[in-house]
Amino acid sequence: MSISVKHISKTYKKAKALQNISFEVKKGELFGLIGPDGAGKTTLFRILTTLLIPDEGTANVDGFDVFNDYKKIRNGVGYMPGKFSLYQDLTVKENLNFFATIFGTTIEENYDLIKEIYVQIEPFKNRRAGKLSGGMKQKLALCCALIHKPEVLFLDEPTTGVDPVSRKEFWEMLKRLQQKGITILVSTPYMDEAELCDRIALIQDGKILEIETPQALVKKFPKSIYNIGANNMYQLIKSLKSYSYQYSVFPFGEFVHYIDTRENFSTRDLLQFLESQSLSDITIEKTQPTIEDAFMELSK
Ligand SMILES: Nc1ncnc2c1ncn2[C@@H]1O[C@H](COP(=O)(O)OP(=O)(O)OP(=O)(O)O)[C@@H](O)[C@H]1O
Repeated sequence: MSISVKHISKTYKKAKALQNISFEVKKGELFGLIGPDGAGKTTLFRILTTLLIPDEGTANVDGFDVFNDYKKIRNGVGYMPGKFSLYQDLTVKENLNFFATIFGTTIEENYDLIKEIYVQIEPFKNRRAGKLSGGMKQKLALCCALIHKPEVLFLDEPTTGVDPVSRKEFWEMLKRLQQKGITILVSTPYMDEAELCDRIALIQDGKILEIETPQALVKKFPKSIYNIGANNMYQLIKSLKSYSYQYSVFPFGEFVHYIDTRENFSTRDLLQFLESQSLSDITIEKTQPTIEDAFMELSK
């Protein structure tokens, strides 16, 4: 195992940030922690990178204990925190040099690992980090986290606030790093990114709801979901929520994902009901569950 977490709990004054968390990440795996803001993801990253001590439980990274072997972990892992990982007043090159130096290495020594990413930011190597775009900052931060050739890479919400094209490129880079044998633990609030992981842990309010492959998670979704559209989204949601047989209703892009409580659900009854609510252009179609649906169901 590359990462092993056993019964970890952490409380800050009143907030129970993590409650009895256990999971394992295999060597070379791309493992996602998926959950909304405040779920406890950053707290878990801080514990695994030895910056925070848990109240209870134990954790191992690459065979080292987060408490007893903290120095070995600090030398051997790469960490890209959600915020403030770069020195805004230093240039691209200076930031990279800085991280290489504190790990006792040089850019040249490990250039192979970062080359593919670095060439994209090289044209801006004399620009201060604070003046880079979100996507460029993210690439530089990833280079800095990789400069000492870590065995395990921790990425805390690396794509938050980054445009969709850069997000896609970033995930392609992660896949390539994984092929080089690096174990990756990545957190994201974006459910579409969850599909790109080998396995995911859905986390909410400091608890793990489920650990699965993304494919198995949607496959074992136990209920039928309908995609419903109408001329007035607000009225549609309000009406569906007032419908006696509704089990769950939640907005999904320009549609609503709806689950009915009845075994013998007929779309005709629902259509009649919605028409009686002064809605028009109504469409009701059965749809495939997504990871977001699984998350909503598990957190109910
Ligand atoms: N230093 C702190 N002092 C008090 N409460 C904290 C502290 N850090 C986090 N919390 C609380 O612990 C809970 C988990 O926070 P954490 O930052 O780990 O979650 P997260 O999933 O990373 O979310 P975010 O993306 O918002 O950082 C939240 O309720 C948060 O308000």
